[in-house]
Amino acid sequence: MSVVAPARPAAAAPAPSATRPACELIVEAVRFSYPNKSEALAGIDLSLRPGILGLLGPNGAGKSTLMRILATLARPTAGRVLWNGIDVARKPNALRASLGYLPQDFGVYPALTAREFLAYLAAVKGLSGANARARVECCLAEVGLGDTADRRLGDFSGGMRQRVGIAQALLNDPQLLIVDEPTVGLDPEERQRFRHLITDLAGARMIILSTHIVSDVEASATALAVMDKGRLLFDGTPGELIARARHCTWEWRVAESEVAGARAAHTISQSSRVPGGVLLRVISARAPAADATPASPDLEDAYLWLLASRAGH
Ligand SMILES: Nc1ncnc2c1ncn2[C@@H]1O[C@H](COP(=O)(O)OP(=O)(O)OP(=O)(O)O)[C@@H](O)[C@H]1O
Repeated sequence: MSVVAPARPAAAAPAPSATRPACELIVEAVRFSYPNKSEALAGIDLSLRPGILGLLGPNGAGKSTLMRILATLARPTAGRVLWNGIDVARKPNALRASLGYLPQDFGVYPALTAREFLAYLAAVKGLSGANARARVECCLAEVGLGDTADRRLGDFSGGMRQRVGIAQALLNDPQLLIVDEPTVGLDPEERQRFRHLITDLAGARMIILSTHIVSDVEASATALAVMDKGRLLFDGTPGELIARARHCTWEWRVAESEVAGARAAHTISQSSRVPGGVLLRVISARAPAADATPASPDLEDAYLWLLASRAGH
């Protein structure tokens, strides 16, 4: 596994601040094509302020491509990104000095301890001396690894390694924290712990968390953007997305032998065994059957409804 070198800030990172200036990230008509001509982003507009943005979308939606552009690792083919009014393509250092990034393929040196690894990355980021040591200790504590900091990373669980990934992203006390698919491969308990950590870190920061798992952002996101095939399908609050899916969620009890047919004919968000059959949650503009009853949508239902509407179901 390789270590992804974080973007080096223009100058030494700022001292941690209790009060931060307001920050704003604007994404304007951003398009991106890979050299093989595949268009990964087909015109994205977003306006972000402090809080947690949940960036949802199925595999291949373009989330990682957008994250890499926001992390200044790729330039848009067209359109622009403005950080506090400054065009990031022209002056990337303004954003880099305020940026923490946990990429999807974050790797660690297994032979190093967490403390050694963070000290190494602090040096890569331009921190030195007492400031670097203080930031390493502060970040270890922030992610709950203070007691295990002298254990080798090779002995860490997946969840602990992801927390090291967050710690390295926090070294320069960033205003913008970008976290790409952080819960892939984590067990349910680690996943839950990681979600709490992200919530705790928000404060005055701007956090962008990309995922294809709705429950990763359900409890924490203050804003939600849903992407599919390089386009933005939704930009608003979780509550607004749920409201859009009102009247489109149904509970329908079927016999076990009917489940396969129901799945083929409808979008099913959940199923559970109940006495005498299986209770399905069906996402549909119309009742799937006369005996189906309306249900209140949750975020998972609303997300599936959005993707299904897009597909013309
Ligand atoms: N290096 C690359 N070269 C060519 N095409 C690419 C490359 N990386 C991604 N793509 C394509 O760009 C599109 C968007 O991919 P991207 O990885 O940004 O999506 P994603 O939403 O992050 O999905 P995933 O969760 O699977 O990573 C996909 O069609 C993908 O195949």
